[in-house]
Amino acid sequence: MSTSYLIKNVSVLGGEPTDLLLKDGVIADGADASADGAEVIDATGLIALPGLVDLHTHLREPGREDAETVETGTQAAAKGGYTAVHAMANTEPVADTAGVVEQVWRLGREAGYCDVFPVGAVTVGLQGERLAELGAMADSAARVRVFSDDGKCVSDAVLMRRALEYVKAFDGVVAQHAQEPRLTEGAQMNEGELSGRLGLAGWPAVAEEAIIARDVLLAEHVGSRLHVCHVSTAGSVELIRWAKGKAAKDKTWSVTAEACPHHLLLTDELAATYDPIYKVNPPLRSAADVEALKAGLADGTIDIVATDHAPHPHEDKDCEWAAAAFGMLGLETALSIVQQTMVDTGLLDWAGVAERMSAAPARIGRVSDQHGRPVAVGEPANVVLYDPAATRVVDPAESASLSRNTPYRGMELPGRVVATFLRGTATVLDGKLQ
Ligand SMILES: NC(=O)N[C@@H](CC(=O)O)C(=O)O
Ligand SMILES: [Zn+2]
Ligand SMILES: [Zn+2]
Repeated sequence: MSTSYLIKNVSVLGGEPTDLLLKDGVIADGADASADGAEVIDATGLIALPGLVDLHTHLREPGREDAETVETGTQAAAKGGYTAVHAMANTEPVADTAGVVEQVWRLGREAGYCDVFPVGAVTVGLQGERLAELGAMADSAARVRVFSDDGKCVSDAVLMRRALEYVKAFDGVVAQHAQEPRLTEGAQMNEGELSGRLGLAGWPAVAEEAIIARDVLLAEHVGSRLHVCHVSTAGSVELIRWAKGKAAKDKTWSVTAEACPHHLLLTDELAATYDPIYKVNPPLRSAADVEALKAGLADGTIDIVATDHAPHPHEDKDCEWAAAAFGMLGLETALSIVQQTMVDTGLLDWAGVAERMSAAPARIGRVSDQHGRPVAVGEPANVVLYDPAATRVVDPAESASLSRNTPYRGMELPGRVVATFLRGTATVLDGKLQ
């Protein structure tokens, strides 16, 4: 018989303290007599949120098991409060067939730390030349609904149009890595006065914004669902705000967007260290961009926070800036960064965090039958207990990830994930993996 948990004095989304019983995979009333025999957790001072859902995680398996595996990546996810992650397709081989997505999905089930929903590639081998077998991936056991060439932009407008048309058949969504390739050849950091001074090739805001503008028009033209990955500029927020206004009057198409924790906190000034720990795609931008992203996330223009957890082994990061890989870890620090940038600043309450880190990503990924549901009696017991009053200093050595490329090393961050439950089973208790 599986353990049941009686969680005493917990504040659901910051509300009045109550008791919750997690039993047989679902949430029951804490006053229920069947709580006898349950393991009791004193949750005084803790907040209960729905298990977090990441729409953008790189798990690296198959192919780069030196950087991360499905098992280690989902362990990091559980420690960060996640009960579901969408695993990006830029593996080796690329997740562009039913076979590969089923393999990733199965590895997630076997590991058991959180549900893994594979993202399917839009084009064969992420080459941007031919559409991958989107229908076969959708019909596979992995039931793929999110398609992305993330890491690369689907820059061919005809292919992007076809992909948007194709996914309508199974209510899928195309998640675009918006980067105009010609405008970003050799790009290393945000284009601005600083890139000139540092002698690093610039990645201009317009390279992101031009693709978003085009894709929004394509999504409207064919009547489909577009999702914009890792929005990083103020201009992108403006475009998405405009697009949402248009889409609201129509309903045959939609645009959703994500922001990453690092883009809510860090700025391009950090490139002056020449430390590639701060090298990421899209790059860290200006303080004005950070403010626009936070405002967009607060007012709903940006629907969700996604981590873009991008593990890289030390040999790909401990080198000169231009040679280093793009990307940084994110799963174990996301909730703390959102607390620091959005909650402690008064921009969001905990209900707003639950919407942007759980409910909305589950809806966009079409997994809301199980995930992103309210913390309420009768719902699946996917729950995270979080201590917003705790603080911790980030030590990369403590990460469950196989990689160490966190930009928050040595920083004191607010909050601590105390426990994570996946269908009533503890994956994390007292901050430790189970
Ligand atoms: N974000 C990154 O800098 N890197 C990602 C790719 C991506 O998300 O575009 C990776 O796979 O390493
Ligand atoms: Zn990307
Ligand atoms: Zn990514």
